[in-house]
Amino acid sequence: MFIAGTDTTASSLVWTFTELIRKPPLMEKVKYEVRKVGNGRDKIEESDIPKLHYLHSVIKETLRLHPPAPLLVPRETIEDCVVGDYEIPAKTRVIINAKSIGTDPKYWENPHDFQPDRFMKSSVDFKGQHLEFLPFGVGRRGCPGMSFAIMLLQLMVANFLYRFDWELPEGMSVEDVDMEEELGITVFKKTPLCLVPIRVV
Ligand code: HEM
Repeated sequence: MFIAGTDTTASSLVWTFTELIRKPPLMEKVKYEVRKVGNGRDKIEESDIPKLHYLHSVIKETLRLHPPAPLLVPRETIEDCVVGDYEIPAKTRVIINAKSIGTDPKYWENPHDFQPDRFMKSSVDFKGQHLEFLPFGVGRRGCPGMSFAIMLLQLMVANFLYRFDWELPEGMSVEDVDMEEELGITVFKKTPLCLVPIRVV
């Protein structure tokens, strides 16, 4: 429960900022939205989250490209079945590659590009109705922490963007940001992301 709940959320937070720092116009766009909704108050509250549509798309796009548990939890078939062209006997261990599905060009235009806008004009969500997007899995073994994780991620990212501007350390450019992944129970960014916070008064 601790690993399922903490590493996944921490990894998603890091990948969100990794993607945003590499795309300054998108960082500006989400920052603008957050600051407009915050409107000078102390912090972004839970009640503000439903108004942050672009932020929601940013989080979804991060989870599409960097699902922290890309192979979900293994399943075992309880009876013979057919999936597409494959006959799968009972008691077969089945692994679902959610990352591969989330970047399949059959379902996604420019699948490897970070384009949160794709979710602004689409109803595709992670709740299990759209099988092309499964960062939280699906069915009775789907992630029970989904709603909590999404709220937590949105609140963290929103408040980090509300109170700080973020820059790369001096001498480092966007091209230097390493995107290599470290495989484990959860997929993390291999090299730590180092950003400089600049407090907004
Ligand atoms: C961004 C954050 C998170 C992501 C992307 C995520 C993703 C997942 C995925 C893909 C699974 C496997 C689902 C399947 O195979 O269908 C899972 C299982 C699970 N998650 Fe999460 N998770 C996140 C956060 C959390 C949080 C915050 C909690 C708890 C507070 C949590 C608790 C669990 C538990 C207990 C399971 C195992 C469920 C089972 O095997 O029946 N997760 N999660």
